[in-house]
Amino acid sequence: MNIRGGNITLKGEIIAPGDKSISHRAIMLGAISEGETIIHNFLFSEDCINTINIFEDMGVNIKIDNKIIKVKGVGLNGLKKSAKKLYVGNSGTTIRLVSGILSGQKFSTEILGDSSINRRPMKRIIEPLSMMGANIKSKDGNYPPLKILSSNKLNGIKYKQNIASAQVKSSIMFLSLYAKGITKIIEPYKSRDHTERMMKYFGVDIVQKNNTIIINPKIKPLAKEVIVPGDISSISFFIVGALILKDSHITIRNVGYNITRRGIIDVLNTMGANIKIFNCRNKNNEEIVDMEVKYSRLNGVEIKGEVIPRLIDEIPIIAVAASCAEGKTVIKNASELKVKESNRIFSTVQNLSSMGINIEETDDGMIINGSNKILAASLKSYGDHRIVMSMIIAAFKAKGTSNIDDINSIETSYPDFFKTLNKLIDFNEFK
Ligand SMILES: O=C(O)C1=C[C@@H](OP(=O)(O)O)[C@@H](O)[C@H](O)C1
Ligand SMILES: C=C(OP(=O)(O)O)C(=O)O
Repeated sequence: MNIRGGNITLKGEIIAPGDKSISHRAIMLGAISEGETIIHNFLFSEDCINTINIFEDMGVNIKIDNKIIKVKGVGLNGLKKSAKKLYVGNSGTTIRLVSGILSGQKFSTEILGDSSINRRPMKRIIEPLSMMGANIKSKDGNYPPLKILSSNKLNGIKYKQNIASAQVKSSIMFLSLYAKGITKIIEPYKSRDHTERMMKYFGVDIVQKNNTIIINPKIKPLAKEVIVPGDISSISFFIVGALILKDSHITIRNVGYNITRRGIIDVLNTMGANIKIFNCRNKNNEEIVDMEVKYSRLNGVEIKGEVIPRLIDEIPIIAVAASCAEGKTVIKNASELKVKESNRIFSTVQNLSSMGINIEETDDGMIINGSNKILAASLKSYGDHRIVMSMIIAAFKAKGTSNIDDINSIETSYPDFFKTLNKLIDFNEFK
């Protein structure tokens, strides 16, 4: 795709699409609950559709009527062995969380995904799930496909995670519902806590205190009505776009504002962003807000430590903001980015340096020397949706015509990206 940048202003009002993490969890928890779970504002992206397919393959009745999903929960022990292997596509969240559920079943399953999934580490879930009694075979002890064999003795554990990963935490939490006794999980830093909030909402006995989660499996999850908040990760492309593109002024409605997800707003505020938050409300244990974002002069910043898991998926687009800021931005403690859909440190640095930005890859992050000069370039997708959308915004800022080799991966998390963009500009004018 070609993009003619350099003269673009974003103006208007948009609505955030349903949150990907919460959409996955609503299907998973709905499937193993007692009763019918109704889901509004579900994200119909490739990743979340794969989660639906997997539970249908295991005999769960999932009806979609006018974009509202009805999941007929089968209870903890009502899933059936699938006739075929379970396919997660590109979704790390699906394979890791569903593995927790599958480890609790009385049947064996094989679960696999696309070539990118086959490069993503699974030892991080295999280790704690095995400590609980699960029996999982993998390629080289770390990679999919995973064979999850039935196990008849599952126990709760006390587990101290060495990485702050919501996927690892949630995988353990799902299996804890099948285990005997209490499970206690301690995180180094707090990662997104949607599983905790949703399980609590579904009635599970779960206590969250600082970075510790304690689950007592004695109360089974009961079906609920879930209204999925908007995805702050998806909307972050438009937030940064409005901040760096001259004279922009946008309003975004229905943005999920869970504290474990809004690290990007904290960082952008420190950089000097003009972002106004209003209409704060709460739906099924999750905060939702509206926001107004205006073109701003940004300054460089240091990003490290506890905020990293709270903005992990936003680092490529934050790097675009930092490229247009004044001064130096240093991003540390972000080596998790190396094991996402692409090595996001490498793919971000490669693309932005081809745009003339003075940017350097480090062991666990990057150093960006911001400048007002960002040049049109030939950009690579690396098959990674977050990289593609970040680079589209960078190309808007650059004078001249940039090219992005492949935009298909956008379907993974934000199928309506261009539709939403067209509410802010007439994109045809700039293609
Ligand atoms: O639990 C989730 O829904 C997610 C957790 C994060 O992954 P990690 O747990 O691997 O950090 C994040 O990068 C991913 O996009 C979604
Ligand atoms: C890393 C991501 O997702 P997943 O781990 O589910 O593939 C993402 O959406 O940026």
